[in-house]
Amino acid sequence: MLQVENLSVDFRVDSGWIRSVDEVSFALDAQSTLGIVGESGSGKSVTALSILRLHARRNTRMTGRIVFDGEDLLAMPERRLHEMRGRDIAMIFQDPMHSLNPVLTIGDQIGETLRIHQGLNRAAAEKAAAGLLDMVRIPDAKRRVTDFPHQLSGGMRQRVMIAMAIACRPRLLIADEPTTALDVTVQAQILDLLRDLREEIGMAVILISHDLGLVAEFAERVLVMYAGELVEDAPARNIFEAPAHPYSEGLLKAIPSADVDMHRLYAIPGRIPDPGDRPPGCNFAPRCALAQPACSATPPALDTLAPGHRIRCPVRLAAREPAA
Ligand SMILES: Nc1ncnc2c1ncn2[C@@H]1O[C@H](COP(=O)(O)OP(=O)(O)OP(=O)(O)O)[C@@H](O)[C@H]1O
Repeated sequence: MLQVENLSVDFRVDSGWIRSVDEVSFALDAQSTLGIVGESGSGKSVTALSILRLHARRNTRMTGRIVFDGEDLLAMPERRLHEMRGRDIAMIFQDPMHSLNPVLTIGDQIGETLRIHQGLNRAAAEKAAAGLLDMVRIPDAKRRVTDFPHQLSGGMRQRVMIAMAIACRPRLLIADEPTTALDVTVQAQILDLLRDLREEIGMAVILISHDLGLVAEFAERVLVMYAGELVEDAPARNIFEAPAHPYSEGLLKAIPSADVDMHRLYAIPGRIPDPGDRPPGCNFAPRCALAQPACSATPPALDTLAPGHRIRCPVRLAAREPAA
């Protein structure tokens, strides 16, 4: 359903252009789940925003192709893409308070989406809004449609955002850190809800998070990004049980668990390089325990480790089992 081919995104900054996302390619089947994980600054959000072409046009250069149902979203006229946003592809973000209008009731806000995309009149839109609140399991939905955003908890506000996102039954929902601002119990409830809605609506979901544990539990396939590049693309089970890229290994080790002393949590040493200050060879080499001299000399390519499993690490690729 979605094919991202060699997507690169450059932003104009004071010193010139910087590359934020570098030649990223991946594919997503209809009704499937994909997770994108990486530390802050790895390029996850920029990749996701590119799918809906939500970057400010004046300061952004995008190359490659993003093919959705056979059409290249990057080449499509703005008007056509505008129709597709929210209807075919919807997105939710980390902070629902900033995405909701504080002076409109939640019923009005959900209703507006329905009026725009489905041409419903006010009464029909209000009725449908209550139905959607029900669908995202907001108790007492009929009464809640007249609430303003500040009358709801953070978790409930995120449910409202999800209700707006699914109003037109999109084929793809992109959720960018949808639970980061919520406490752990509410996080789990929201992910459960996304899982159920995916089945009910039959949509595909891309979940973006810095939390590998969360992403690997939710998604069938996981992309690990580092410094604007894809460094591993594998079924979630592989990433969780036997990650192949040293960076993915580090992310996995850094997941807090109940039996680990919080004062001795593992953190990958060093920090992610800024886009304008990347090393000449492998971006991860300065932080990598496996790095060899060649790693700092030549940028490694993303290559197949096993069927359906790609990594960008020549050291690990060299150690792979020879094909039978
Ligand atoms: N509009 C912009 N102009 C210039 N640089 C940008 C812009 N948007 C993002 N960047 C840079 O691109 C890189 C990738 O950012 P991105 O937001 O995709 O990271 P991320 O992995 O989603 O991290 P986070 O979880 O913090 O959002 C960062 O170095 C960021 O500073």
